[in-house]
Amino acid sequence: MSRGITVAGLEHAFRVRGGAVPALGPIDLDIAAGELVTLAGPSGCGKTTLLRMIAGFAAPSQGEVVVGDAAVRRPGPDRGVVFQQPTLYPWLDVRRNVALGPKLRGVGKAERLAVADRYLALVGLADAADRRPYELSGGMQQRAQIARVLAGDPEVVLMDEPYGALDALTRERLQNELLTLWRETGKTILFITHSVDEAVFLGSRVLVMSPRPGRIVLDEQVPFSSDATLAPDEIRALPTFAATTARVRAAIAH
Ligand SMILES: Nc1ncnc2c1ncn2[C@@H]1O[C@H](COP(=O)(O)OP(=O)(O)OP(=O)(O)O)[C@@H](O)[C@H]1O
Repeated sequence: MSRGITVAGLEHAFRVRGGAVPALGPIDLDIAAGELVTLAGPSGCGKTTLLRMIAGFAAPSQGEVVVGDAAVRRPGPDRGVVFQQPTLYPWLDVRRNVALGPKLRGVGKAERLAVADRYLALVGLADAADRRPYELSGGMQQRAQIARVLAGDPEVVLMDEPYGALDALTRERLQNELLTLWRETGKTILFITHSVDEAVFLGSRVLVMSPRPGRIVLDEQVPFSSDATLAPDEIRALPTFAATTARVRAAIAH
């Protein structure tokens, strides 16, 4: 199941010595179930702060976040979070790392290992299931983390610059895979990135935030995103891809 996200009148100020620094908002945002929304913007504009409020890691100063029909008060299994640095347990093999979420929910052993194998196959790691995380490359660890999050069957997947630490080729390969994964699972995804090309390639909709306080200054549907017949290289070569990235770059520079 996939659910949408509603952000209403969201504001956040960090308390510092001598007062409060407004970091975010107000932000009003509706993300429909099944959208893959990418969020770009200069460093420090509040992208991570917004994601943390949706994840329930921090409470807003004003406004609220609703996922599905429930107001967010704390982290929950309906929201899976993928971080820049993979969070895998080194003492568990990859299959058991992925099966951990279902295990904590009380799913029986045979079923949870089957779920883990299904998601490992989906991210191209079927052959690495018996390895420990430290025996994997950075890209493989990130794939394993994505499989782990998906195995929890979250309604919403929140990804905070997940490919930022990867080399360019691996990054492109994982972008291609994520697009396929999104088309296959229909999950609602919010994906933060510093890369304009990544934002436009992946997003069915691209948001740009401006800093101090963080606000959404561009919100644009990506016209070619719905065309599943386009291969990744064809998408990157489209004139509309270049035109969209130019608009996103201009909004970030503004
Ligand atoms: N704990 C904190 N206390 C005070 N200010 C903070 C705190 N955390 C973040 N900030 C400030 O809030 C603003 C938004 O930070 P945030 O990490 O959300 O930005 P970001 O867009 O995700 O940045 P980056 O792209 O560099 O990761 C920044 O100006 C930052 O300095």
